[in-house]
This record gives sequence, C-alpha cells and structure tokens, in this order.
Amino acid sequence: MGTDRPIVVAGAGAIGCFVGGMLAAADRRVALLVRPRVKTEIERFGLRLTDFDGAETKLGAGRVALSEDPAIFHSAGIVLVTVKSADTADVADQIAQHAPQDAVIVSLQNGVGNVAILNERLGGRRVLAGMVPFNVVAMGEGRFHRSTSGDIIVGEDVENTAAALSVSGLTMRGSRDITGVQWGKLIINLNNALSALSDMPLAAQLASRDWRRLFADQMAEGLAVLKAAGITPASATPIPPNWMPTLLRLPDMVFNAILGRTMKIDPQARSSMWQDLKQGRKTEIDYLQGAVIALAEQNNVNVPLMRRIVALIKEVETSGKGPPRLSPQQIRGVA
Ligand SMILES: NC(=O)C1=CN([C@@H]2O[C@H](COP(=O)(O)OP(=O)(O)OC[C@H]3O[C@@H](n4cnc5c(N)ncnc54)[C@H](OP(=O)(O)O)[C@@H]3O)[C@@H](O)[C@H]2O)C=CC1
Ligand SMILES: CC(C)(CO)C(=O)C(=O)O
Repeated sequence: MGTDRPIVVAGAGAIGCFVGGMLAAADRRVALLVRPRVKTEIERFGLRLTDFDGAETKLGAGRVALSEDPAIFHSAGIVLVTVKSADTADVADQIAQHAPQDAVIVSLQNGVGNVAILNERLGGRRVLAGMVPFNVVAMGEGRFHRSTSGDIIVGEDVENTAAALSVSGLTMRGSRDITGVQWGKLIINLNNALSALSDMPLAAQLASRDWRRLFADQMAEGLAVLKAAGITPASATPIPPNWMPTLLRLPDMVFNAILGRTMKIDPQARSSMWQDLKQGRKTEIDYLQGAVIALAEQNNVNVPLMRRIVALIKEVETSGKGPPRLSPQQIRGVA
C-alpha cells in the first residue's frame, strides 16, 4: 500500500476536510475529491482546523491537492471514504473506475451498511471499516472544528493501516471487533436526530436530564433490537453501550462527573444530522434509525419512539425549514 502514495479523500466535507487536513499537516500527500463550493472555499481561505482543546492547525490551499475530477484517485495508496451514506454507491463507482487495484479503501462513515456497498462495487480491493467517534462542524471560511474527543478506530489488518494513518493530533487505532464498534456507534448516532430536532448544541442537551431521558429511551429501544438480533455492540470508550441508558438517566451531578471522565465535548458540538437539516439536505436517518428498524421488524421488536423520531425528521426534510426546535415532550408527542 505505501504511504508515499497519496491518501485521497473521497468527499471533502466536515470529516473529509478535518481528517485530510490533519494528515496533510503531518506532511502526508493528501488529495481531496471536492465539490466546486468546497474547492472555492479552500482555495480562498485554506484550511483552518481547530480543536476542543484549543489546538489550531492552519494550512495554505497548496498543501492539499483539490479536484472535482475522480481521476484524482489514479495513484491513491489509501482512499478515505467520507461521503454521506446515500452517496457511497456513486463514489464507490468512481473509485472502482479510477483507483489502483491495490489501493486500500477505508470507510470513515457512520452506519453499518457502507462497507458492504463498497465491497460490492470495488472489485476485490481491500475495504476496511472505520469509526469516527468525534464530531466535526464545518464553520465556514475553511474552518473545520473538532468539538469532541476520541480516536478513530479502523478494522485491524495485517498492514496496520490504522497505524499508517495515525499522525500527531489525529490517532487511529486498529480493532478486531470493528463490526461491534460500528453497531456501538450506531446506538450513539440514534441521538443525531434528537440533536437535529432540538436545534441545540450537544453539550447543552446532555446537560438536561429531560433530553438525556429521551436519548436513553431511544437507545434502550435500539439495544433491545440488537439483543434480539444477537448483535453485541462494542464501545470505543470505557462505557459499554448497554450501560448508556442507565447512565443517561442519572441525576445531573453524577452524570456530569462520569461524562467528564470519559470524553470532552465543547459548546460548538452539533450532530452531522443537525448540519444536514440546517443546510436543507437529506439526512442519514434511513441508514441509522432505518437500519435498526429493519432489524426490529425481522425480530418482532417494537420501537415506537424511534419510529416517531424518523417521522419527525422526514417531515423536516420535506419542509426544508431547518431544525424545528422541538422539546423532548413534543418529540414524545405528549405536549
Ligand atoms: N460530521 C461529523 O461530526 C461526523 C460525521 N460522521 C460520518 O461521516 C460521514 C461524512 O459526514 P460529513 O463529513 O459530516 O458529511 P458532509 O456532508 O459534510 O461531507 C460530505 C461531502 O462529500 C461530498 N460528496 C458527496 N458525493 C460526492 C462525490 N461523488 N464526489 C465529490 N464529493 C462528493 C458532499 O457534497 P454534497 O453535499 O454537495 O453532495 C459533501 O461535501 C457520514 O457518514 C457521517 O455520518 C461520523 C462522525 C462524525
Ligand atoms: C456527533 C457524533 C460524533 C456522535 O453522534 C456523530 O457521529 C455525528 O455527528 O454524526
């Protein structure tokens, strides 16, 4: 695979620009497959990567290659897939057409279905699942802000791709149970919709016990589905996924003490689904709640809260009016 060949980022948005930018800042050769809007933004402002701990990395536009043309994959050693799940099939076809056969493809996407789509379309190339635990918000003018802590987890492989991609300020670790890690992340991602419907920063939401109880109730539905389906979710933090509903329901003081010890989260954090609604884009709800609901149906488990949340998100997607600022009671349908 060789890290002397470029790392090509397939889809330069919040995650793609942050991860690609951190790799470029560590002198890796990085190329971004970009949309025209993002290309213009980076050409004008360069990249400014800021962090929850106050770290800041600036890169001039020339530090990363930018192209709208998928021919940019032609000499890739590693391709990082960072498009939203609905775009995976299209970008996979572009990679299949242009990337070398020995390029390693790493999905840094949420959800549990992207790797299967990539494998199906990439004609025998090596595809690894990855999990990004932290939140990145596109702030405009070339700034991408990482607002929560955590290391990226990548499926373990003999070539140790995770280590090859680890640089100062951005650690990637290998895991033998990447499928469990992805399911564990999906349970956390069920909250993306609640963040989007509330229009609140994640830290403010987590500070409210009413919101935490709602998070917990939806997660409990999700965990019951995984249990019925025989799936064991794994955690990237010291807190096992199955404990999360109980922890979230704890009184503020106890909850804050535990959260403070396990992760950092700053006031800017907003879920990727909030960013989608804010920009009038379709969300990944079908790939997050949708994947759990499909399993619930196969295993005869009721998930009424999750179904209501999906319906609310779809309403907002259709209206195009952006995050609707609903309260926990409105989301539960009791207000
Ligand atoms: N943001 C976050 O904090 C986190 C996100 N994730 C996951 O990471 C993945 C990426 O999310 P995020 O970075 O937020 O998404 P973004 O929407 O910010 O970025 C994706 C980018 O890819 C572009 N794109 C899509 N298809 C193509 C294509 N064929 N060619 C070129 N560009 C393309 C999109 O353009 P356009 O919009 O014009 O289609 C967009 O600019 C998702 O699965 C998300 O769930 C995981 C952890 C945290
Ligand atoms: C916020 C975070 C990190 C966890 O839900 C995320 O995965 C997202 O925004 O999509």
